[in-house]
Amino acid sequence: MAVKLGILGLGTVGTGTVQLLQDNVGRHPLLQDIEIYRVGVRSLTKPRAVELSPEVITTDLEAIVNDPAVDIVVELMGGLEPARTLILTAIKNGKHVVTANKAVISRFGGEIFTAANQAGVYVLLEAAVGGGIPVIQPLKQSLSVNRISAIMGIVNGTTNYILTRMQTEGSEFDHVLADAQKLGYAEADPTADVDGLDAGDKIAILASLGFDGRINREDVHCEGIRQVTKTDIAYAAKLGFVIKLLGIAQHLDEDNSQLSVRVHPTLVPHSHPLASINGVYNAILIEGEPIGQVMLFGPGAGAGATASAVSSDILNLVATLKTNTAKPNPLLACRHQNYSEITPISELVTRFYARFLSKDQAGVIGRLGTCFGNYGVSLESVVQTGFQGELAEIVVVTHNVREGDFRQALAEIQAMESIDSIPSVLRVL
Ligand SMILES: NC(=O)c1ccc[n+]([C@@H]2O[C@H](COP(=O)([O-])OP(=O)(O)OC[C@H]3O[C@@H](n4cnc5c(N)ncnc54)[C@H](OP(=O)(O)O)[C@@H]3O)[C@@H](O)[C@H]2O)c1
Ligand SMILES: N[C@@H](CCO)C(=O)O
Ligand code: NA
Repeated sequence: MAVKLGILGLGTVGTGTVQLLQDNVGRHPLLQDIEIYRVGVRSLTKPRAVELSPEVITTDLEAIVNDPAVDIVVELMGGLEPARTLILTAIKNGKHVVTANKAVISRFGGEIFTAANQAGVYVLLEAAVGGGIPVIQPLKQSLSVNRISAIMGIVNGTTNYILTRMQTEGSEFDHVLADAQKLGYAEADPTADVDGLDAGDKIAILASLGFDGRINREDVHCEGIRQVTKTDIAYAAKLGFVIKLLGIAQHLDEDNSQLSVRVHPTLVPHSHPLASINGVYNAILIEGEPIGQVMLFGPGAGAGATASAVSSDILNLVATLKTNTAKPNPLLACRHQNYSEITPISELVTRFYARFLSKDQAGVIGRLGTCFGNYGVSLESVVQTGFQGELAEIVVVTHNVREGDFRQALAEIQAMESIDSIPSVLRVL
């Protein structure tokens, strides 16, 4: 008998998924054992790019998750509610779930996976991070024997597109954002993407898989790219870096007692594998023992790519249902019970880039150096290249320093009579 899907949402990803499942020739033969049984939408009158018989489409999403005939609920509607409640109801009713919803999983994953484990069902989420790039299953299965020390990636295509264009065109953020919105690369409300919140959801999910514990989403420090200027991109380039919005989860110490999970624009050395990832593409670099470095690269969004990830999860569940094993598969289930402790950003040890505008007076660079020295901040390079009007522009790159110490030094520098302002402070990989 065919496995019956109840799909919630027929937007970009829902449509791509239905198209892939309907066009199943030449793909894995198990796809032929799937029936698109119900599809839930908000509007019945909206034109659709796929053909589905009228009894399949409904606006009653609760009926789908409560229908005993549905085997797998595929949540592709997005948002927190009613997605969370519908997922929990499906689980309570003994249905497996596939979701692309990083927002709901990063905030309510604890509740959802606890319920799934109790009900003996699986919640799979390959599409939630890196779109079409397989990264969830690799972390859960193929790489899971490794001791992971770092996961870092470009996990938001919109911001990577904007930063890439700012870099190649020498344009400012606002101009590129407006154009990206016109071209459909950025949403009308770009907040989740440009403020780093979408990347925060994604790195929280990756951190929980790589570092073996649940992550409280509120503990993830998130900075976006609104404050990145063409001036900083140009200075970074001269110093040998590109600026990328990175999600980073890493152990900070040898004994693995400190875990940092964060999102921020970062100066990435030109030689680093993530430096060459441009445009809307995503890439995730995973470091582990004994494997070393693995980088996963590909399309982080889009109907077809994301449908590939959603359908691979569906296929996994179809295989599970067909083999009919009563015992849960520990490689598919969530194994975390506890929350990981996240080290506050003030304890991060990293290099920094900072740009200062100062009055063109004798001894300013000396005073900067002395103040940094007082806080244990050692400088890797100091350049004074340009002027902005009457003000001299000074750019420094530090060696590794505790963020809290660096910020204290900056506060003291900001108060100096000769310093006009500190327009940018960015972390360096
Ligand atoms: N777009 C991507 O490339 C991409 C990539 C990776 C992950 N994702 C994730 O995939 C999910 C879906 O994204 P999307 O881009 O496909 O969104 P979308 O185009 O806005 O589609 C959302 C769909 O859900 C339906 N829907 C939303 N709220 C509903 C409600 N309250 N009741 C009934 N139907 C409702 C909408 O119905 P109507 O059609 O009737 O309006 C629409 O069909 C999100 O979690 C997103 O983060 C997207
Ligand atoms: N808004 C996301 C795509 C969906 O995950 C991005 O720009 O990467
Ligand atoms: Na993925």
